[in-house]
Amino acid sequence: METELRLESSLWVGNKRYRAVLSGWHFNWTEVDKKNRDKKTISVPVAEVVGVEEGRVEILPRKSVEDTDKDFTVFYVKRSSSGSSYGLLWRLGRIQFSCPSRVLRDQWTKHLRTALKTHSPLRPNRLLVFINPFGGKKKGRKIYHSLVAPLFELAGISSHVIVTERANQARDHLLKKDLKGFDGVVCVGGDGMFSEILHGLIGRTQQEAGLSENDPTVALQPCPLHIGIIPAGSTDCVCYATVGVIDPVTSALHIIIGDSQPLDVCSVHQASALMRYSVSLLGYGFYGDVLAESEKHRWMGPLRYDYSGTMVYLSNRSYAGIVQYLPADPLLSSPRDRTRCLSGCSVCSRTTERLFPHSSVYTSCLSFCAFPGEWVSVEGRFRCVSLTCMSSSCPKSPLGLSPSAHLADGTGDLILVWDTHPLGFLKFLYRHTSTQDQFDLPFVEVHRVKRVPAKSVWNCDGEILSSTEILCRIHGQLVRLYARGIEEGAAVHNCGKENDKCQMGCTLIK
Ligand SMILES: CCCCCCCCCCCCC/C=C/[C@@H](O)[C@H](COP(=O)(O)O)NC(=O)CCCCCCCCCCCCCCC
Ligand SMILES: Nc1ncnc2c1ncn2[C@@H]1O[C@H](COP(=O)(O)OP(=O)(O)O)[C@@H](O)[C@H]1O
Ligand SMILES: [Ca+2]
Repeated sequence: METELRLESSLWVGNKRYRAVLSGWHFNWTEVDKKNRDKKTISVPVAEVVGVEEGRVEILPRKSVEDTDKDFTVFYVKRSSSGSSYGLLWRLGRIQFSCPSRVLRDQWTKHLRTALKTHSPLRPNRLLVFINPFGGKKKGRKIYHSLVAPLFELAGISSHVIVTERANQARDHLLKKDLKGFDGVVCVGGDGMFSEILHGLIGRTQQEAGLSENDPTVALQPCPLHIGIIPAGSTDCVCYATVGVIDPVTSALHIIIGDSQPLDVCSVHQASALMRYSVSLLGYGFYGDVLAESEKHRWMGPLRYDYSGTMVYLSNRSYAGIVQYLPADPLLSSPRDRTRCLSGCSVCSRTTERLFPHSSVYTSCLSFCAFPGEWVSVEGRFRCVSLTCMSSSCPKSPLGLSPSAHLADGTGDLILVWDTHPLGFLKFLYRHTSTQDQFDLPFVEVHRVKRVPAKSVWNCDGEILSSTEILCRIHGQLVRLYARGIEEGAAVHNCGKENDKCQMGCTLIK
């Protein structure tokens, strides 16, 4: 048993007296008035303390330390709701305490630092950072150096920064170079840059484990290094869907405190050879065409997707194809159950328990439901076929392609949109921008799946372009991000309890 760290004393903040308590998982301070009555308490989970410094420390506009021997400064995570997104913004909170003696000051700093180590064991010491200087609005370098680097420095994290000079440089570095001593890899860029990191890390891990990525039947080895994403791209869907907001400071703070969010990854094979890994959108038909079209208009920046989306929509194409899928166990969850995967999600926790039965903190052992399942086959003309391992929410679509998909449940959602009239398809697209259910349309189907092969003859305006046959397999929790899933401000829970008391993890969609 670890010994319980507890420390309680009177401290001063300016000319006000406080009672500060460090006990178990929390550090809190309460103002005490002249008549010894308690006023408001601020309570911070120890895991969310960013750093503890001797003296009176400022970090903005520049780090400065006034070294007094009775003071200490605590930096911690402070939340505020973000206007437009569903998640919460994190900011750096700071409080400067004065102690009656130096001995007490040293006791506080020592106890707080020990508590930090115990309660957040995944905090990184050393990070490998890749910046794509051309992602999104081309602000990657500025975002990193002005907003993120000062926070890493404050937290005592050392980082090795590489500004990429070409596409795939980050991937190749991760595949070949020495990664000893690094606790995680940080990606400053968009989903394309994240994908490079993903390919590099998964590839490297399989190389070292002697596993073949080309074999779709092999259970791949999970990556030991965590991935942090500092959003600086165009869609930033992986960041949005795992943190809930697109905000470099929030993401930097998740990295610093060593949050951990496992993520499902889909491997896409052609004639069994690995083509790519995917976590957000694997799309044929409409989304495939939008992506291909948008590459021609990169100079437009993030706007290229709206432009290309409109052009492709106006071209009004549909595609003949055959899609087969292996359904996931419908008793565990369904893509239309109107729940959302939020921080602490119970569906994902049960999957962790099933995939890694010995490493989990959960004591009740849920037996693995070996759902044999049977392949289902559909054939016809589709507007689009999409497979996503997570909700794929992004600022354009705050609930995402599949609002009830889970980040780490080992399944993906297959969305089939049958050929329909142009206005019907527009309605389907438009519903992504609101809370209206895009699956509640007669020409749309959604299935929670484990594997998908698609034998599709891609048909463009009646002409056959090429023939592709692919096989997809979802690998549960193959990588881990420095994130914790979406924390929601105020929401209605399945269990009827308030946010912080909910035991279920999932929330009903508002
Ligand atoms: C009518 C309004 C329709 C809005 C439809 C919004 C659907 C949005 C779904 C977004 C899913 C995003 C999945 C993430 C994909 C990213 O991995 C990937 C790479 O991101 P990166 O550039 O940051 O590296 N991004 C993408 O593939 C972008 C897909 C974006 C699709 C946008 C489609 C816009 C469609 C506009 C149609 C307008 C029709 C107007 C008719 C008059
Ligand atoms: N230095 C570079 N020059 C050109 N392309 C790069 C460079 N670094 C990374 N890339 C590539 O740029 C693509 C887009 O990057 P990303 O950061 O996702 O931005 P966006 O979200 O705007 O697409 C990625 O596929 C990545 O491989
Ligand atoms: Ca999933």
